[in-house]
Amino acid sequence: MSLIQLNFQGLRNLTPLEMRPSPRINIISGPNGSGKTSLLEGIHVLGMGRSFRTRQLKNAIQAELPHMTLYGRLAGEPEVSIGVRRLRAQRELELRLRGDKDVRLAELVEAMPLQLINPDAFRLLEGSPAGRREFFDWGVFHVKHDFLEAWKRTRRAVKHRNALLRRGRIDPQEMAAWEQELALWGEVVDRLRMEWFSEFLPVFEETLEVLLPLPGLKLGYARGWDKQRSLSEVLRDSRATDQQMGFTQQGPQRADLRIRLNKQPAVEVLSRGQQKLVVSALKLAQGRFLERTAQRHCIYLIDDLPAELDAQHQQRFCQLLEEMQCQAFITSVEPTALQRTWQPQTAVSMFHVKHDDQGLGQLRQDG
Ligand SMILES: Nc1ncnc2c1ncn2[C@@H]1O[C@H](COP(=O)(O)OP(=O)(O)OP(=O)(O)O)[C@@H](O)[C@H]1O
Repeated sequence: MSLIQLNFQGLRNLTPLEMRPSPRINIISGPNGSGKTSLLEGIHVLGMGRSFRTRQLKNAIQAELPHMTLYGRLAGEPEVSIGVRRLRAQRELELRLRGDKDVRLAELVEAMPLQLINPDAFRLLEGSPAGRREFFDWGVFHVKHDFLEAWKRTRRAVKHRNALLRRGRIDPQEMAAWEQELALWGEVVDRLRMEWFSEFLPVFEETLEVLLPLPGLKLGYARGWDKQRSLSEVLRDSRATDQQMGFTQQGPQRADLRIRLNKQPAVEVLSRGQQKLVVSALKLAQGRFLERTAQRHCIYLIDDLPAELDAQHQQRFCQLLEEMQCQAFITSVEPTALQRTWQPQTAVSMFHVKHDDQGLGQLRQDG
């Protein structure tokens, strides 16, 4: 899985660009504010239908322009084309996959598995469980084909149950129906997550061992409700307190990943650089796991790799990327450190973004 062509128009400060990336390593350098992260953002929008920088994709449309249009072509037999267009005057994204306009976001995500590692990566450890759920659900979604349906039904049942809890008087029959739906699909979601987790864990441990050996680090999956009890019992018994709180306090919508170092929350004992390496190990392990179980390669977007990593850890990180034989887009203000890291057989393409005379960012391939 690799991008062989990218065409972006109207994205942030970038002038219209066409890029022919290497199927392996692409290094994008340039001064601050030139548009390196914007380029990664464009690829992220193509593969995920959303930005990692803003909830309002409108903000990514170049000032004064009416829309942004992103296009990518993935290698394969047959090749896969992906198009995303966002008009300033319209909320919805226009999506195209293999020329087809009738596309759901999940199809886009499935077509182009992406992982992002950026200077905010440590937030996966520090931030709310929602980010960690998104992280592991990405993995489950890509390898367990019945997950999406079960997840959607669960989410719908939680929404309806919460709406009923907030009503003054609850219709017991209606509540029982949504609880039954939630218990049924929530257990499926949990089973698939647990299966995924038990297979993913050794891949993560193997990856962490290479990147940053931390024998005391333990990764655990918390399902979101009492382990000993069925979800239907838990929902029934917590109805009164849920009603007081106005939401469903237990269930798969509260699942989390527990990351501990010698029994303490890892985020409270690890340095920033170590946190970035643990998160990198989690994200690289997702790609390795996907490759082993589904024979699919993940594309990596790595923003500002040198930030917070010393030379030795940068080197280990790059070696892992090479072994995985995946495509990566790596940005750095200063490209020289990354230039020396690669094996001669790895196809490395160097790009440079610089300000043109109107202050816009122009992408050029070096050499
Ligand atoms: N909608 C927009 N229209 C035009 N320019 C924009 C828009 N949004 C952001 N910019 C500008 O785009 C530039 C590119 O920012 P970007 O974060 O991509 O740069 P960068 O090369 O990654 O910088 P750094 O090395 O500092 O991280 C910034 O100067 C920013 O002010």
